[in-house]
Amino acid sequence: MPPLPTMTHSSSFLLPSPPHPPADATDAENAVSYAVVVLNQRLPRFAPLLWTRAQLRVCADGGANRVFDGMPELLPAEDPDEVRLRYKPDAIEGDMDSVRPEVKEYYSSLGTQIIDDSHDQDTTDLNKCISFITKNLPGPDNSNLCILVLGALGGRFDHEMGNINVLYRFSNTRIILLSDDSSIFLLPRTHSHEIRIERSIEGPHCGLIPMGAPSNSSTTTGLRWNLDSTSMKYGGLMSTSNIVEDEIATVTSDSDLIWTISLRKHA
Ligand SMILES: Nc1ncnc2c1ncn2[C@@H]1O[C@H](COP(=O)(O)OP(=O)(O)OP(=O)(O)O)[C@@H](O)[C@H]1O
Ligand SMILES: Cc1ncc(C[n+]2csc(CCO)c2C)c(N)n1
Repeated sequence: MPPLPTMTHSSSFLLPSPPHPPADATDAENAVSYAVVVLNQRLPRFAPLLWTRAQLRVCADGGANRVFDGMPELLPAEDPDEVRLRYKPDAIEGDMDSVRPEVKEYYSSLGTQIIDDSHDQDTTDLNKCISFITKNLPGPDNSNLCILVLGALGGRFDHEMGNINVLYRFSNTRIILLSDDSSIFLLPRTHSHEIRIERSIEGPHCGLIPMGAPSNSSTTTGLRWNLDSTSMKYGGLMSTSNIVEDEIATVTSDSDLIWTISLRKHA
């Protein structure tokens, strides 16, 4: 069997000062671009930073209320009206049963695209947002795109599971679910994975979870409790409460795995 291609992962988008710009043309071509999706949950403290770094900002239905109310709360030293004008979503997408009418009117009058998909009651608002983003990309492919989903964890459990299911439904798109406490993404079995650990903002707690299907063989390096062709399944072993030891963690598996790492509170 030929070796699996390597996929690299980094949370450098959470660093207070962004990483250095790409050094040459090849790097520039490979540079990651970010889209932000805001869900209907308390905004994480780093929401203004990620919003500013993103090329595209989409609110999932009631997520627009969170931007309207929450951005001025996170930036109390500034005039709330100026903050609202500056943090204007490109689109509000969903079934529109949670966004307040005055919030919808406010952003609509500023030019935000409002997409009412209320006819579809079989997919979540987050699912609708990811479809919208992948269909409206300026470039020909989405290999350099990373979608950051704010407020995806730590709320209603059915919503959390729906949000994780989106990682599996769009397994060819890089999507990172974020809350104040954790970051989660999918490691497709088609690749071996190199995860760069940004120690100033994340860790040490981490986990590898075979959410979609059991794994017969997973192997890691860089963790305190590494797996060595180890099997994992619900009811058997699962790598929760692990600790990152090295700057880079590597993972290969015969099954798609969910990677999760804690975010530091005072980064
Ligand atoms: N408590 C929560 N925990 C995690 N994610 C959430 C939570 N609430 C909302 N979300 C996310 O935000 C998106 C938009 O939320 P919103 O409340 O507008 O959805 P909704 O379709 O009205 O949900 P429902 O009708 O099930 O309450 C959801 O699709 C979900 O991804
Ligand atoms: C089997 C099944 N279970 C639940 C729903 C309900 N549902 C799932 S996503 C969604 C939209 C939420 O904005 C709704 C209402 C369904 N359609 N089918």
